[in-house]
Amino acid sequence: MEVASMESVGVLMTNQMYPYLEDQLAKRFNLFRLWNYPSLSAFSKAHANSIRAIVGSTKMGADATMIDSLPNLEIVCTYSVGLDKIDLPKCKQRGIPVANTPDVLTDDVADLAIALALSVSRRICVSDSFVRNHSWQKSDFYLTSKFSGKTVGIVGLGRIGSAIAKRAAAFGCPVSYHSRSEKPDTGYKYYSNILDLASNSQILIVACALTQETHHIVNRQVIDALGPKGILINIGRGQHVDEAELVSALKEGRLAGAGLDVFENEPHVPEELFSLENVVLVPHIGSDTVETSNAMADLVIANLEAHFQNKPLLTPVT
Ligand SMILES: O=CC(=O)O
Repeated sequence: MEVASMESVGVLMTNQMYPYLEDQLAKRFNLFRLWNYPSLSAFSKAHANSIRAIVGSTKMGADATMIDSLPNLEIVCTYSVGLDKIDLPKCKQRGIPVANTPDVLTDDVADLAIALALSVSRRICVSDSFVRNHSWQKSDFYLTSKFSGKTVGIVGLGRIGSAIAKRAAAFGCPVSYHSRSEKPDTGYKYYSNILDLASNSQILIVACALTQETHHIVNRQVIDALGPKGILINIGRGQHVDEAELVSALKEGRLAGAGLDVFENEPHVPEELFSLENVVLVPHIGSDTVETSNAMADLVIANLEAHFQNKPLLTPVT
């Protein structure tokens, strides 16, 4: 199929994402915006037969109801590396290929993990406020905690976990990890049990995929194993951490600090965290640089074009 003839291909975007991606999709395909309709069923009533592709994101992917309501669906692409908002078994059952945006975002997410570890340890955000609110004119800022050389434990040594490990090692941090199975030749210590990893880490960084097995993988026991001098960094998904337990541990001083890019019920963040100086909160911005967002958008388009030209997908989910 020539590129020009794709203009009639119906593509459904699930929610507002990056305007550049929306513009590019609208130029190439017959783009439908789900957010312009009162509900999925209202949309399906009018256009279900037209849709051959879904473009989802971390906010809304493709669940079983959506997939079932689109009889001519051929492919699901997500503007994310995470697949947790897509019903993968349902896609498999219907023979629908799925593509995501790995690799292009790895550096940004790993950079943010280190930035959060540094920001929590060195109180960058609090000390910035200290300057802005003229407190420096009254006293010096309090002493903080060194990051370089701290033991770093990484949960999930995939693409992003490995990039975090490389960065942490450059800061002189001994790195260990936990994952389902040991990876060959990493040079990092492997723990088959997350509790042992947490007990032996000063900073624990969550970087695994969200699945049924990893939901609340950081629970009260893991938080207590990390202990009152430990720092938790989460650049994975909010649901990896039992957030209520995290909040009480931070309030009770059973954990030294946390740097969080993700939350259980985004965009809602427990307000109890707002007054804590040992916590840094950012709004799920792991891959949100202009460079990476452009690369992710281009990859979504390239996957869609490959599919409709009967070529292999660039980044298929297997
Ligand atoms: O959270 C971001 C992603 O999955 O790409």
